Amino acid sequence: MKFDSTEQWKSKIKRVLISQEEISAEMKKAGQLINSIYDGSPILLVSILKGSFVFMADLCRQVDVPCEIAFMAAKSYFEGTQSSGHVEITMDLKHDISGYHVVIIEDIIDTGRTLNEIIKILKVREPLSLHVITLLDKPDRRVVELKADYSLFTIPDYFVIGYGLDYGEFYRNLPYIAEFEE
Ligand SMILES: O=P(O)(O)OC[C@H]1O[C@H](OP(=O)(O)OP(=O)(O)O)[C@H](O)[C@@H]1O
Ligand code: HPA
Ligand SMILES: [Mg+2]
Repeated sequence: MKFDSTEQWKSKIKRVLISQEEISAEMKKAGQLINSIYDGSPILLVSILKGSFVFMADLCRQVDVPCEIAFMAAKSYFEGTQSSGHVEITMDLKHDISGYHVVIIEDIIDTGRTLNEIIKILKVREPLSLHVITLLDKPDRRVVELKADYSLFTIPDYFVIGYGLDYGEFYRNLPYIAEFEE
C-alpha cells in the first residue's frame, strides 16, 4: 500500500461504523466477563497481534482481578481484503499456560481460520480454561464454525479498518471502526 497524500489516505475511509464512544461503552461489560472468570488461579490475557493491540490496551484496563498479559501473532491477510486461507503463526507465546485461565483477545472473527488455528495450538497446552473475547464478529463470512464467548459488536460483511484493524498495514491508528472504501 502506498499513499501520495493524506487526502488519498482519507479517501479510503468510507464511513464510521462504530464510534469511539460506542466502543468504550461496551468495554466495561467485556471487562466484567473477565473478572467473573477469576477463581483464585491467575488469568492470562492473550492478545492476537497485530490487530488486537488497541482493544487489548483498553480492555485490560477494565479488569480488576489478578491477570497477566501475553502476546501471540498470526497473519493471513496481506494486501487486500481476502484471507490468504493460510494462517501463519509469526510469534508464539513465551508463557507456559498450564495453571492459567486463558482469555484470547481478538479484534475480529471473520472466516474463523485464525482463531481456529490459535485455539487448536493453545488447547493442547492444557490451560485451566480457554475463553475468547472478540471486539467484532462478522458471521456472514465464516468458513470455520466458531463462536466467541463474548463479542462486543456483530457487523455485516464489510471490510473494516481502524482501532487496530488494517488494510495493507495502514489505518490501525484510527480511533474508531470504519468501513473501507474498496
Ligand atoms: O477470521 P479470519 O478470517 O482468520 O480473520 C481474522 C484475523 O485476521 C486479521 O489478522 P491479519 O492476518 O490481518 O493480521 P494482523 O492482525 O497483523 O492485521 C485479524 O486481526 C484477525 O486476527
Ligand atoms: O474486515 C477486516 N478488516 C481488517 N482485517 C480483517 N481481518 C479479517 N477481516 C478483517
Ligand atoms: Mg490485518
